[in-house]
Amino acid sequence: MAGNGVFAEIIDGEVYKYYCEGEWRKSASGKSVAIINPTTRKTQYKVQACTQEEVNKVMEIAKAAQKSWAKTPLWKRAELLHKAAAILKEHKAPIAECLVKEIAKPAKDAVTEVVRSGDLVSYTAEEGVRILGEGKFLVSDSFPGNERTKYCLTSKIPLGVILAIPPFNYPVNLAVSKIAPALIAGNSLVLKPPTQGAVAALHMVHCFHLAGFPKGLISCVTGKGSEIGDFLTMHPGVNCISFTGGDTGVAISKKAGMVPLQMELGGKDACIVLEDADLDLAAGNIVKGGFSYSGQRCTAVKVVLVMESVADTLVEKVNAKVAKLTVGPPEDNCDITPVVSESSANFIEGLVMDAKEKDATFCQPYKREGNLIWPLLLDNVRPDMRIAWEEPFGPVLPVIRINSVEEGIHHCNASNFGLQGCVFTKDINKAILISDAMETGTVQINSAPARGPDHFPFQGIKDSGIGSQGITNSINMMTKVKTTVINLPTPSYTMG
Ligand SMILES: NC(=O)C1=CN([C@@H]2O[C@H](COP(=O)(O)OP(=O)(O)OC[C@H]3O[C@@H](n4cnc5c(N)ncnc54)[C@H](OP(=O)(O)O)[C@@H]3O)[C@@H](O)[C@H]2O)C=CC1
Ligand SMILES: O=C(O)[C@H](O)COP(=O)(O)O
Repeated sequence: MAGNGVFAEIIDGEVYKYYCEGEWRKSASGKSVAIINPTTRKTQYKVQACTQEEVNKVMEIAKAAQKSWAKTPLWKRAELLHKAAAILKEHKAPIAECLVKEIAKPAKDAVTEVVRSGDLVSYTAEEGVRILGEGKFLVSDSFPGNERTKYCLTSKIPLGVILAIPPFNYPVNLAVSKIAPALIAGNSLVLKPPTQGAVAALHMVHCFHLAGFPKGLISCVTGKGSEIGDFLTMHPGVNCISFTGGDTGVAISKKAGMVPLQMELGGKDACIVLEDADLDLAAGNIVKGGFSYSGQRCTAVKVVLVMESVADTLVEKVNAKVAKLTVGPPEDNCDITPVVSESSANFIEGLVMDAKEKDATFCQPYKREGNLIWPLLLDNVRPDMRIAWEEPFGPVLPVIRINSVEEGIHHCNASNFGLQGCVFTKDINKAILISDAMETGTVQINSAPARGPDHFPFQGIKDSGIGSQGITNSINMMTKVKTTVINLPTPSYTMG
């Protein structure tokens, strides 16, 4: 159970502690932040409201710990990560329980998130050993005017202290996707978990603690992003920020200093369905892509752009599948569970009411109880409706009928976002042309958008992000190239 057994030391009374210098501590603030269960709408857990002094301390310790970690052999770093991955998977049940209570993730998906996270950590350890274990060797005479008097050796060195800020919807997986690459590359790591999801993240951090990582190498400070976020992201001790979340990321990128940024932000992933598409396949993917975890995925299908000639059939098939979705508490493994907060539910409702005023076709009646919103397909959505452009992050999916492929691409590219997109057609040539024309980081052909598998490159363009994620890209992003040049007194040619 959460907060019990090996996890007993991470909680004091009813407030979870924060993690600093290899210890679980209470904040000197004496204050806590409540985590509201989205289903009961009552306080489920409490975490420490860390102070600026505590952030300063964590940064100071992270800097010192990184220096000796960088001298730890790569194979040993990998060994510890494998150990952490195994411990994480061993304790999947209590961590999944937190995900159910804090973010209303359906029980089976919560377990999947933890197992997937363990696999990500192991894969990162293996990939790190491979890509960090080799560098480049250059000779000077390949550049005009030079003799072979210089040998250049390149290797990848750590950046220092990495600040990781994940979002509520994958508080474990999107935390380890930052922690594991940072550590294998020889960096130290400061984690600021999302408030909803913080307790799952603290349990995950304890798994790294149990694995025996050096003191201070990993820290976890809790508190509201709106209160300690700016202090963290503008802290002079930070050498790199890896952030996943919404518009906050845009604000951070304007305030952060001269440090590398990895930003994975919002999306409005479009699903283009052509006349020749397998409509059953498309409908299945639209429902899975649009409604899994109640639409609270950055890679959820967030707008369907379907050719008018097949729109009636597609909408009918999608509706038949929507009717089968179960709605209720995450403990019962329902498909649709309460959205993360009341303010999120209110925001989604605002988009729905706007669409209603502007005469969208409601394929189901709009229904809400507390934070629970029943799945809703909105047909005949037009560009003057907010839902055509904004990201609901909830179980509401707009359908826009189009008369040409160009119209679909135009809509997709007019968005401020550019995360992923997908196209359904049996014509691979058309699919490639559409993929090339869509201004998004990834295009899926005949499948819904997805970040996973976690070693695939994952990136957004425009307001959807900076840089690229995915295991290999994250390791590279959290390193710098260092070169050493050997200067010879006379040119030296092999076999010369
Ligand atoms: N492209 C991608 O890979 C993904 C993108 N997302 C996007 O994330 C959004 C939903 O997640 P959500 O958690 O609500 O996103 P937010 O941007 O609200 O929060 C993300 C993280 O930032 C923290 N934070 C809040 N304010 C600040 C601040 N001023 N400085 C630093 N950190 C701060 C939050 O902490 P706290 O919780 O305490 O406020 C949380 O840990 C959606 O827009 C979604 O599309 C989600 C997943 C993946
Ligand atoms: O935050 C998200 O929405 C995740 O990145 C989605 O991951 P998935 O597409 O692999 O489920």
